[in-house]
Amino acid sequence: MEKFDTIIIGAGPGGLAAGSKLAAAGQNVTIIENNLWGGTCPNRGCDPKKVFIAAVEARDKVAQLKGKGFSDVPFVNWSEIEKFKETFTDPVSKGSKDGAINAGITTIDGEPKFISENELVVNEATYSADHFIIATGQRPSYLDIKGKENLLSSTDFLSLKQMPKTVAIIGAGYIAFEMATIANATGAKVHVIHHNGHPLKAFDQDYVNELVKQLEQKGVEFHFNVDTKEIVKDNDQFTIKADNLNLPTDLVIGATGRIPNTDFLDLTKANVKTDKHGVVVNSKLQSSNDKIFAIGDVVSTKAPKLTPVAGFEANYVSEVILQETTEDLQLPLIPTVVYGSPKLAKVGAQTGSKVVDQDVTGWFSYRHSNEPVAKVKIFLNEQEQIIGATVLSQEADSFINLLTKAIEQKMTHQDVQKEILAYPTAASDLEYLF
Ligand SMILES: Cc1cc2nc3c(=O)[nH]c(=O)nc-3n(C[C@H](O)[C@H](O)[C@H](O)COP(=O)(O)OP(=O)(O)OC[C@H]3O[C@@H](n4cnc5c(N)ncnc54)[C@H](O)[C@@H]3O)c2cc1C
Ligand SMILES: NC(=O)c1ccc[n+]([C@@H]2O[C@H](COP(=O)([O-])OP(=O)(O)OC[C@H]3O[C@@H](n4cnc5c(N)ncnc54)[C@H](O)[C@@H]3O)[C@@H](O)[C@H]2O)c1
Repeated sequence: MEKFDTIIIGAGPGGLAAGSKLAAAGQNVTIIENNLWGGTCPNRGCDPKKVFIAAVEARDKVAQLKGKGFSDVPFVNWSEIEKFKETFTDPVSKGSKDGAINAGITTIDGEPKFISENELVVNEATYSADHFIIATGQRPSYLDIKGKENLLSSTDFLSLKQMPKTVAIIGAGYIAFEMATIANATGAKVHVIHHNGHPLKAFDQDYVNELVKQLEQKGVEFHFNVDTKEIVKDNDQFTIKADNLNLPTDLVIGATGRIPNTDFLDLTKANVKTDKHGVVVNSKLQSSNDKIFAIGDVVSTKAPKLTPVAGFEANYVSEVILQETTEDLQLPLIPTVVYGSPKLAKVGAQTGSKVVDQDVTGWFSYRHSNEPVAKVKIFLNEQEQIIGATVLSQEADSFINLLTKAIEQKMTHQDVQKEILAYPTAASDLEYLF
């Protein structure tokens, strides 16, 4: 039986980051992966999605300037972008695995199963370790309805070879809004079907309503309070059936959330407790077996399931294992962005002693490219320091990072006035916003 200092299960952003740090510190590390090395983000998540979003951004800019220098809104060729996307995704798995090998990590492809509190079996070989890190992420969860085998996932969507005429998306979270934005810009008639009236429920509902309105103006049709009961397949066509809907479509994407990859690992044999959100951990990301940690999307905590969070937790757990820290995990502020059209971003507190809500659509930073809408909400505490923000605009992704820094530095209006920021940009407007 081979013994390692640390065995990591899952080679996504979390597992690979932990592996690199532990190996660089001289540990004997192995990573076990059962699918593509690199994990969700670069293979079937953030990165391929952003390649399509680049096309949405380019098309939006031209569409806004129609009659102001441009005469035609360009047709966006899905198949060409999909091929371009493959130039990013195709090399990921080999590159990630080679990177791990070059970092001195032992790499294993297979399906590990725990057989005791410190041993697992993979490819019929038994391995033990002083510590384990579970970094197995999540996978799409599908509605348990009649015809559920007809649902495609975001992974399937991002690998379509052609964009069909009609796309229906069930759910109204991050993935639904982003796929709807992309399918709409690449020529499909898009329907979003949601079981209640609260899309993107963790975001400011005024701004979400504005985002819905903007997408509706681009042709996306939202069906709220529709509880999908069945998906009927007839040759290459599908019909979505609910009490109050009967919708024919060329394909149906299920975007109703993701479930943790905790099954298949025989975690009970390792005395690791799980719930429906993932591995249950303490404030040091230790599971009920204190030698087994969990990081990233597979952890059952309220922390947003995002790539930088997985990376941060990987560094933290590595430090705990290397005895470089005895502190509890302290996650910093976590900005988050829905890559819609426009983008919706938020960071920090969403209430405050003072709330500044500015419609900045007419401000030069947005009007020079004829953006249809731009809004910024800033939340201040009693000392008038910025403690949170929500932004809806095409620049929301970069602007929210600046606001994150402003919150970390507890900046007030006076502090902002002492800065010089490149003009004209969304950032240079900050001093006039509150
Ligand atoms: C469509 C989409 C878009 C996204 N966009 C963004 C974005 O814009 N920004 C952002 O920050 N985040 C985004 N995310 C979320 C981001 O992808 C995840 O937060 C991130 O990948 C989590 O990293 P992880 O290492 O915890 O898990 P993962 O990246 O999921 O990696 C887990 C790895 O474990 C492997 N694995 C699973 N089970 C086993 C097993 N039994 N044995 C061995 N290996 C196993 C998997 O194959 C995978 O390689 C997006 C996600 C999706 C689905
Ligand atoms: N830009 C980003 O950072 C980004 C992008 C995509 C995904 N992600 C990550 O991936 C995670 C998963 O994304 P997601 O969009 O699948 O999940 P989500 O939790 O954001 O949204 C799921 C949606 O499905 C709805 N839903 C649940 N049951 C339903 C039903 N029976 N019928 C109709 N709708 C139903 C929920 O109300 C919710 O609106 C996100 O939470 C996020 O952490 C991040």
